[in-house]
Order: sequence, then structure tokens, then C-alpha cells
Amino acid sequence: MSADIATAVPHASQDAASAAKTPAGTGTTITSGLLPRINGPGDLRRLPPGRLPELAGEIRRFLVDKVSATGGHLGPNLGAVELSIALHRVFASPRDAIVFDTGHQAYVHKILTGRQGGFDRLRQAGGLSGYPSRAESVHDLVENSHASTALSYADGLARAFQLRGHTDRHVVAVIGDGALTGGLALEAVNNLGAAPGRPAIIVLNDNGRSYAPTVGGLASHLATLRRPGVPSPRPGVPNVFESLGFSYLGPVDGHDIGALEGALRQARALRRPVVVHAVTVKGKGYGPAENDRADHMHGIGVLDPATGRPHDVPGAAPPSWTSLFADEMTVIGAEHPGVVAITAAMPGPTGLAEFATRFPDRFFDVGIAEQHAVACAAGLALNGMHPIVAMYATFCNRAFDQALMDVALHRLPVTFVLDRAGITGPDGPSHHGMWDLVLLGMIPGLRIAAPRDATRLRELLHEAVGHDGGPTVVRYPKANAGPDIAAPRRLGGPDGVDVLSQHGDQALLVAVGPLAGPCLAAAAQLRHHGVGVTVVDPRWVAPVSPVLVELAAAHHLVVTAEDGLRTGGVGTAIATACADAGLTTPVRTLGLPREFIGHGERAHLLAAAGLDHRSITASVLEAVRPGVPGRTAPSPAGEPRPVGGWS
Ligand SMILES: Cc1ncc(C[n+]2csc(CCOP(=O)(O)OP(=O)(O)O)c2C)c(N)n1
Ligand SMILES: CC(=O)[C@@H](O)[C@H](O)COP(=O)(O)O
Ligand SMILES: [Mg+2]
Repeated sequence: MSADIATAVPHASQDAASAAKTPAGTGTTITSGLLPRINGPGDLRRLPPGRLPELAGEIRRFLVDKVSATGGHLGPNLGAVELSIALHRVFASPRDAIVFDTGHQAYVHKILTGRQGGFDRLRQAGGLSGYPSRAESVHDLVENSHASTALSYADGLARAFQLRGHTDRHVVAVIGDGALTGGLALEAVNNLGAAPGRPAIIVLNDNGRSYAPTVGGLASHLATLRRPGVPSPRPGVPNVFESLGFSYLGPVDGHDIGALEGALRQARALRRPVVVHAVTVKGKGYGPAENDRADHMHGIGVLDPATGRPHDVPGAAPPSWTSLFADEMTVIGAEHPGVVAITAAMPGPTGLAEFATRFPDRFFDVGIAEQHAVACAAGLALNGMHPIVAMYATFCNRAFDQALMDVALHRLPVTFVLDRAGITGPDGPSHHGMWDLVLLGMIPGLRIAAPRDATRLRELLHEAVGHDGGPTVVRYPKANAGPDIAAPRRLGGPDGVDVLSQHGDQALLVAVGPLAGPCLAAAAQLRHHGVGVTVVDPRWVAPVSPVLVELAAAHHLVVTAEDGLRTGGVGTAIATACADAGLTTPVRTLGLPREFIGHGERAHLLAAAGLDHRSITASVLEAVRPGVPGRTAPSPAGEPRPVGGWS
């Protein structure tokens, strides 16, 4: 195993020998060709240039073979093959710092830094992360997969190199054209360009797309620059990068290793802020990806590499929450002419593509710019529209201040639809949407709904769109919606609390969203233990419904279950409301730990957090009869008491 890692970037605790450690896996080793000889960047640098196209071909075959078997970001990595090879031939990672923006395009970087064996368990629990991971390698720096941060890291890394006198070490940030539309990236550009004495190298991986073609004035400008031999929009007129203090090298063919190496060596020698504009093709070299009109196979599930299509699975899959939202948005669009829809460069993944087709004048893609999306929504709402901002829950984190101070402070009717809320699974810690219930739950005047099934999703979307007294949120996970769960009763009026089952007063089980299913299953198990519980679904989980406090008063215990942080979310709010009402009913909150949860299967991660029905049963039993799990005993109150007027 070659270990040419001279001086690890300070954070690494590993030695070089473990630098290329790959998680234990059943990785099949590559036994022929050049790839088996590449165990680190040093091996790559010893390859004769004439063999590099051959290596690139092997890497492409490796990517298609492995990622089609596990799922992952195939298109972005096929587009970054030559770029990654050139980067590791010109710069000496980890002595030089190479940062990947978003990190979804870092598979080739991992292949070249000794982790080929981990790809059989890519994005699986205990397996290789789909993003850079400092636990995997000293070559990995940034694990956060939220876009548009790499240039800020580069600025910080460069300042630290300067302060520590490491003027012979380089900082290279690889950023996509999509990520460059993020406000944070532009804040960093403003700083990097103003520091001629603090060189950082921006490698712009420009394939013209995020998922869909990248939008905005910057995208148009880049399209002009991409034309061969056109380094500026008009002869003699500096391009945006030169105007902001950078040297500009490009456009460079992002699939010509020699040209890339030449430009990177030139950039390295300049010793000043410089942008290397590499023009690439997302999905390069694999027909099904290059020809994928939707998103060039940006992210794929398991598929047949020969056809690029998913394997035939008998029977129709139940609808995903995303597809249910997509369908209802076309209904809402037709019924509510004041409704407009906003996406941050993810029309397809958030389910807005059909709405965009049907109502093109009322659909806005603002680029990977969630903060702008929300503040723009505030502007739209100020002027009489009802915006629906659809994004992944985790990406809403960065727009918190806009939700708080631009939307809620003005009590504006903006609806946030948060997909991937709760545990997502294979994308790991920076993608689990586990923060929204706490973050948004603290916003005055903002209402949060969590549908338990398709019918409630449709109901709650319409209720949200019909609410014009302030912001609303509808949140659901990365999953297929289960079968409808009927409610025998609804307490507290049309937007009240659904009573799903009622078999006693020993515990009130409050289910948030799709956890209604596991909670009902737990209630059935608890009845076998002689424990009678009531299961309710608040539907609107924030602010706390007074009906929940009344129900709590009629039970010996309250247990809440949410696919979000266990503390500070819905359960905590219910406990506070009960205490404020002078109740002494104990409240036990079930939810996710205040930790960064790794990648894995959603169901497994939920179970590990105690949110599957078995764990919920055990939690209730433990709370009802501490220390004696599972024993059947009469209810402490004898027969279930008839409770306040609704038994
Ligand atoms: C803040 C944030 N918003 C949205 C996403 C989802 N996302 C992941 S990759 C991607 C597109 C990135 O486009 P680009 O930077 O051009 O990279 P490419 O995939 O084209 O190589 C998006 C929108 C994200 N990771 N972070
Ligand atoms: C890198 C990124 O942020 C997205 O591509 C994300 O991985 C998509 O997640 P889903 O696969 O859940 O749509
Ligand atoms: Mg792109």
C-alpha cells in the first residue's frame, strides 16, 4: 500500500498507513488493469501520462459497476474522472488541501486514495460514506454535503496556511456550477478575490447543470465563457472572476487530462487567487447517464448497468410522499391561482416538476439558494401570492433566519413543504432532516403539520394553503407513504387531533406523522400486556393543540414519538404545555438523539433510535411499569376509566 502522504493536514489522527483504510467490507478487489496498482496519489503520479486515458476508462467502468449495484451519485462522478486524476497528479494531498463542494462527486477521489475496496458497501451502514469522511482518510476534509461551502473552507484553510507560514502548500476548492449559485459561495468569492497574497485555487467543475440546467445570470455568464476559446463575455471585457480579483484560466476541456494538468500547474505557479474553469459533461462516458434528460443520473438507485434501468420489480411500489405531493400540487395549482411554487435547484427531487410544466409562470427555480428562495417567497407573499417553498428539510436549516425574520415576523402566508424530513438514510448526517421540528418549532406564529398518510397529506396541504395568518410547514420523510390510517374521531374541530385508537388511560401515545403506524402497532402489543393506551395524531404538531393537554389530563402517562430530535421538538413542547397547565402527568419523549447519525437504511436507523414499534412498546411498558418490562398486570386504575366526554 503506497503511502505518499507527507504531512497530514493537522486534523488527521491517523497515520499514513491507515490513511487509506477502508471500512471493513466484502469489497471485491479489482485484479486486472491499472486500478489495482493505484493505492494512493503517489501511484497515480508515477503512471506515465500515456496510460492515464486507460485509467480513466477503468475508473468509469468501476463507477458504473459499483454504483449501479449500490445506488449513489453516478452522473456527477462520471463527470469528475479526469478532473480528479489531474488534481491528484498536480497537487500533493493531504499536504495540499483539496476540498470538494457538496462532496457527492468525490467517489473518484476516494478510488484514487485507496478506498476502491469499500465501494461494495457504498452508503451502507458501516460502509463507505457517499461523501468525504475524515474517519476514512486524511485526504478527506469536508464531510458536510450541503452545497456552496467549499470556497469558504478554502478561504479559511488559506488564511491558516498563511498564518502558519505554510506558504508552499496549496488550497484547491472544487465547486460545481450549481453550487456556485449558492449565496455562501459568492460571499467566499468576495473574500478570496480580495486577497492576492493568499492564493486559493478554485476549480469550477462546470457541466451546466445542478439536477436540471443551472439557472440564473451566473449560469448564462458561464455559458458564454464555456464557448471554446472565449475567456470573457466580450473581447477585452473581463469576466466575472477577473472583475473580482481572480486570474481566470479557461475554459478547459474537463475530460482532457493533459489540458487539465497544464491549467492546474499554471494555477499552482501563479501563487494568487485563480479560477480554473473546467468544462465537463455530467454522466460522461456512460450512455444512459449522458442521455438522461432529467438529471444525467445525478443520483440513482440500484439499476441494471447494461440498460441503465432499474431491475424489474414485480408489483407496483406504494407511492412515495414526494409523488403524492407532486400530484396534489397540480390540484392546488388549479384551485388556487395565487399559489406559486419555488425550488432551490431541485424541481424533480422535490416533486415540483409537474407543477412547473402545468403552471410555468407560477414556478420559480432560484438555483441552490435556499435563503434567497425563502426571502423571495416573503416578497411574493407581501404582494398577495401564497408561495409554496419545497425543499429537503435539512437544506431549510440555512434559511432559518429568513423563515423567522423575513416570513414569520411579517406573518406572511408562506408554506414550506419539507421532504426528507427525519431520518433519510444513505446520505448520512448532513442529510437527515432531523432539525426542522426544533428549529421551526420555535418560530412564533409558524404552524407545522406532519401527515401520517396520503389522505392527511392532501388534507394538510390544503389546510396550509388556506391559512393566510402566517407561515405553515408540511413535513414528511424519504419513504413510501403507507396505507391510509383512518381516525374514528377528530377532537377540536376540523384542524384538530385525530384519535386513532382508544383502549385505556394508562398512556396517551402521541404520534407525529408516519410514526402513527408504529404507534398503533405498539398499542396493539401493549394491550397484550394488559396496558391500555390511547393513540392520537395531532396532524398540526406545532403549536401544541389544547386538545392534547386535555387528553393528557385524562391519562396516567404521555409518550410522544417523533422522527426528529428527541429534545426540543414536539414532545418537549407538549411536556411544556402540560406543565404550564399544571398537569403532573409524566411525559416521555421518543425521538432522535442529539447526535450526527451516520448513513444506513432508514428503517434500521429509526429502530436504533427507538422509533420502531417494538421499541415504542418497550418504552411505554418501561414507563408504565419501570424495571419490569413485558409483565402483564392490571391497569393501576383498574378498568380503563371513561375519560372526559369522548370515551
Ligand atoms: C444547500 C443544498 N441544497 C441542495 C442540495 C442538493 N444538491 C446536491 S448536489 C446538487 C446539484 C449540484 O450541482 P453542481 O454543484 O453543479 O454539481 P454537479 O452535480 O453538477 O457536479 C444539489 C442541488 C445540497 N446538497 N445542498
Ligand atoms: C448530494 C445531494 O444533496 C443530493 O443529491 C441528495 O443526495 C439527494 O438525496 P435523495 O437521493 O434523497 O434525493
Ligand atoms: Mg453542475
